Amino acid sequence: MIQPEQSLSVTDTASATHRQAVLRAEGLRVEYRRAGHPSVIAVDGVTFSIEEGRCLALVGESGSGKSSVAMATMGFAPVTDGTLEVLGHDVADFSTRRGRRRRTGVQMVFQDPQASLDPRQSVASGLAELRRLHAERCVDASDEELLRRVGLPADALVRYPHQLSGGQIQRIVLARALMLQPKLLVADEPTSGLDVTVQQQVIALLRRLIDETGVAVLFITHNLPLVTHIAEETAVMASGKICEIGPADAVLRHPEHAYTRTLLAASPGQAMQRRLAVRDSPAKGKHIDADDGIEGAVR
Ligand SMILES: Nc1ncnc2c1ncn2[C@@H]1O[C@H](COP(=O)(O)OP(=O)(O)OP(=O)(O)O)[C@@H](O)[C@H]1O
Repeated sequence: MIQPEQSLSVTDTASATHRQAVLRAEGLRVEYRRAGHPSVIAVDGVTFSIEEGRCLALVGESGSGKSSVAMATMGFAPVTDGTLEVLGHDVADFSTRRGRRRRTGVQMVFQDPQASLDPRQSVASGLAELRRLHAERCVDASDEELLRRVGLPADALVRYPHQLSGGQIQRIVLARALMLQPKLLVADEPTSGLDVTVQQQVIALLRRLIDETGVAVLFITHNLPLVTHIAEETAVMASGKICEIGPADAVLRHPEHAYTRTLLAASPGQAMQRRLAVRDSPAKGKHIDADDGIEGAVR
């Protein structure tokens, strides 16, 4: 496992020479300053990178700074020190006219997908509007083909958001993001409002899209058991810093940092997995591995 102060590149040594770093943070600091209020250092000296076709999961308790990393990556939170680059371009430039075009290469999927869709627009008219606004970036695929890629039938095109389930809406949000051929997808708790089965389906879809399109994903979650099913790498955040980073499997199975162990112990999914492992122990003739808590649909 990689210690934070050592190499933090989220990479696989065998493929490192072939993959391009899409997101690179080095010594990143995000500090919110407001006149008359004490400033809040939400992110403090964070270093990681994500290469094309790879997913980094950012985990940590509430308030540890995960969303601030996400917002900074979109150019929406103040980077007050360090480097934050998307494909070699400083995200600070996203607010310039030229930078705004680059920002289209970074798409975000939020926890509340309903809020990302206009309730007065059908799926088809929402896609048509995106095509109008970003004609130069849009993928050369029909609306029907886009929906097929996210596992939805063509008749979803005539529906309005209130006529779709949470999982279907999240698929539409992903279709809209894919339409703009992003290099980086920032997914902030994209499955937290969904029931377990739908969560698994959305995770499986996201993983397939990473493999098919080569998009890099920054995946933020409280749900630790989901991590090994989507991410190659995991970074654990505590009080604005990364306390542990490494291959997802290694961090979750053999955490080195006490904070990671506490986080794992507090995770409901982990507790359930431990119960399953005891109930179906080898002594009873069936062994359930530690990461069998999420079944086939995700793999
Ligand atoms: N716009 C803001 N202005 C001032 N402080 C902020 C702002 N956004 C976040 N913070 C503070 O920054 C710290 C980190 O918040 P952040 O939302 O990044 O954490 P998080 O790990 O994503 O939490 P959660 O999992 O609950 O979303 C918190 O103390 C929060 O109150």
